[in-house]
Amino acid sequence: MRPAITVAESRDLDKKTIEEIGIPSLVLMERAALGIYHDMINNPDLDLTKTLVLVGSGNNGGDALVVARLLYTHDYDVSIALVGDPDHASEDHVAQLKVCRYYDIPEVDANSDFSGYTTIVDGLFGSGLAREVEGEYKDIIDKANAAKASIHAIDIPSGLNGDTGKPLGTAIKAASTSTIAYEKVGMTEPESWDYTGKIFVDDIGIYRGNKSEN
Ligand SMILES: NC(=O)C1=CN([C@@H]2O[C@H](COP(=O)(O)OP(=O)(O)OC[C@H]3O[C@@H](n4cnc5c(N)ncnc54)[C@H](O)[C@@H]3O)[C@@H](O)[C@H]2O)[C@@H](O)CC1
Ligand SMILES: [K+]
Repeated sequence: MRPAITVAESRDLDKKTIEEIGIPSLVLMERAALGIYHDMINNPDLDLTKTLVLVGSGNNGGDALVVARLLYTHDYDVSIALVGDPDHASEDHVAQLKVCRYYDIPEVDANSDFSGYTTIVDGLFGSGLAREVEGEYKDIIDKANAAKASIHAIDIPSGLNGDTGKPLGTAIKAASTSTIAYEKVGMTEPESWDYTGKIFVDDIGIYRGNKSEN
């Protein structure tokens, strides 16, 4: 059986790795994004001619900003769309946005037309999804799903409950998902595969026990 963890376990393991073991959160974020970037560029099913990166205000959005920066510094055509209240952005998100702005990575309005993109990266919500998706977020998720672009999700398709594998209101329908450290238990439910698409698991230095046990 594939090893999988609950959303709460995922948050606890992140916290333990950062606060107790001492790997800085920005190091974990960089490793996560490097894994996701490599999953994307080596995936023949993704056309990276023109990529839009959807960025939420938490650390899932922080991962997305690093993916955007890696694509940009490797000469891919990439734009960022920030979603949500910048005043509530996480510390690591703020740090990564500053780096993206140093490079002048193009930013577009999330309410703009998504029809010109070949790939959309979903960095709206990860393990921090706390309630039903509504309003602006719902509209953006539905618009991304309706676009012709293939979607690559970061950690878990936004809107999908990682424990049940069911959408909370609405959820991204990804062609592929790079999940961080371990699959989330909901992603082992066959009904979630309509949302996750092909799953990649990226090791970023977070282990739930002795590494040799996993
Ligand atoms: N430093 C870390 O702890 C690491 C975190 N990682 C990434 O960080 C993610 C978790 O980040 P966060 O805990 O910041 O959470 P998220 O980025 O998943 O989302 C948090 C934000 O979304 C808001 N939110 C939740 N549900 C909502 C809803 N239905 N409608 C509107 N807003 C809603 C929350 O209030 C919060 O502002 C992981 O999925 C992973 O992608 C990775 O970078 C690995 C290391
Ligand atoms: K996501």
